[in-house]
Amino acid sequence: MAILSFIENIDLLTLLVLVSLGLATYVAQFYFSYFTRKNPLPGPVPWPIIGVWEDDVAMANKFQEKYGDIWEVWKWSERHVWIGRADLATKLLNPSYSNNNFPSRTTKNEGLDLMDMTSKGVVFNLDWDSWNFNRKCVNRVLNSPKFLRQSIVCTQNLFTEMEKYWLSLGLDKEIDLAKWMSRFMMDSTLIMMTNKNFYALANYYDTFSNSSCSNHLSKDSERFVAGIRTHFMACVFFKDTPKYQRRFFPNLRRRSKELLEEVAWLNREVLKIIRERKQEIDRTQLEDELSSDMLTMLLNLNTSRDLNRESAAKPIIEDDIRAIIYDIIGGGSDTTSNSFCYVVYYLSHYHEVRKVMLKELETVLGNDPITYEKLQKLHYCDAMIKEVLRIMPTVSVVFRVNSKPDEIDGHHFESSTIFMISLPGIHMHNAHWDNPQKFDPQRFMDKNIEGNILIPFGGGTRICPGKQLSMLQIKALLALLYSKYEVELVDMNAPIKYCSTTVNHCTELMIKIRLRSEI
Ligand code: HEM
Repeated sequence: MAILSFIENIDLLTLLVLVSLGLATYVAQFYFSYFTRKNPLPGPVPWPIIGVWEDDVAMANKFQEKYGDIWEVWKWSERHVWIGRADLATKLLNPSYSNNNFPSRTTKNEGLDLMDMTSKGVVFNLDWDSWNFNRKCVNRVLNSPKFLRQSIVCTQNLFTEMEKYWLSLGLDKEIDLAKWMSRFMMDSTLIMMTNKNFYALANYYDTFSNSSCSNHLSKDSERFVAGIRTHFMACVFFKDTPKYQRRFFPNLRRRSKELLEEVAWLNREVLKIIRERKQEIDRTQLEDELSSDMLTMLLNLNTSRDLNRESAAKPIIEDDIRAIIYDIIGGGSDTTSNSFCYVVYYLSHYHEVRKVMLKELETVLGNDPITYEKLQKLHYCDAMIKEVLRIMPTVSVVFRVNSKPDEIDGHHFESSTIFMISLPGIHMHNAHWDNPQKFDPQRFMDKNIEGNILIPFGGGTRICPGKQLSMLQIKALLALLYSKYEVELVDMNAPIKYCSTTVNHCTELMIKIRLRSEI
């Protein structure tokens, strides 16, 4: 009662004094805890509640220069430990399954739980045994020569389709390669995954052309592709937006609801595709060959059709397949399309490198069709792509979380510490590279690179399972584009345009192409 009557009789000035006192106490307590925290590392001093406001991926190089190769950044109330030198990342990139203290890339996350991502699939799966089983299945399919061969055929077919659109728009037109490649890789990944075309390229072409080439195609495909993009946005939103903000800020509450509805719709659509394919497989005779798309291959693993079946292993369940579909589309489409754009950008600026690459394409491929075996012989292309991904890594940070307390470089870390490995930090470190700023593919020719000094695909147990596939796809695209066309940037003086986040998105790459035969 006394408190109530005090509140009723309070005047504005007293209220302001009390609020200010409350805030001052909170801030004093916050900084007291911060400056007396256990096992401190150097790093920018955080603001109360929000932590460090700057985008830490964009700031990583600046922070590394200022604070050294291991530093900490606070986001909201979460501590992120950043690492920018390969030897400090050794434990984090441990290749062992059985003895690994850094098994996952996120802490327990209520937002990702809501999306049903933390116990399914691979990318956000926190259940180590479930991840291990799913990961073995993904590795078996993605690295099988049958699947890789099919992926090259798919790349060739889609390139022919894209070329047809470019020719119809006219070769005098400027092409925004970033936008075309984003649609190209979306189509390519969905076809390789499901053996179904969702016409992202055709729909993009329609935005330029009066003669709608896809008006006979189902609008459902457009909705599906949009749904996939929304799913990725939802992952980022639910992973990074704390629960209380999603509950109490009306706009965030509305956004959560919309995203969850869209994700539920997409889940139903994807499950429909999985079930239809399962029925098709059941209707096919055992001796008849099935298609080499990832969905069919995943559904067949550890069944009576699987010749390499491990005796005790069970088939993979449909909810895990659904999550893997998202993981593969999310992990495989934008990464490869952006990487290809960065390769084209560097080739346009380094004419000597382009000349050596063209020579290699001519010698190894000649006028023959592109094959899996021949693409593996493109050693200079391989070195050149590695050098582009060293200087311009498409993924700029790799995450890890420790399951037990651990020590790195004499610093103690409690369990569930979030570690961020800075790829630009390692790729440009003077301790690992001679003249790191120099673009020089030769540094990878006939040389083994040891330690984790080149990690565009991450490392250890959770290394990217699509590494082989994406290198083959980029080489196939280089062969298809450069053997027929001369490629030029529209503005040679413009710096590369990209938006720096965990994945560096190429926002625009304007090129002009001319037929080599007409030069
Ligand atoms: C140039 C293209 C690509 C780049 C630069 C790239 C890069 C990466 C990186 C840095 C990681 C994190 C690895 C780690 O934590 O150590 C990763 C994970 C992953 N990538 Fe890729 N990737 C590419 C292409 C692909 C493709 C084509 C696919 C699939 C078709 C794919 C599927 C995945 C998956 C599923 C994971 C999660 C693996 C796990 O958690 O076990 N990626 N990728």
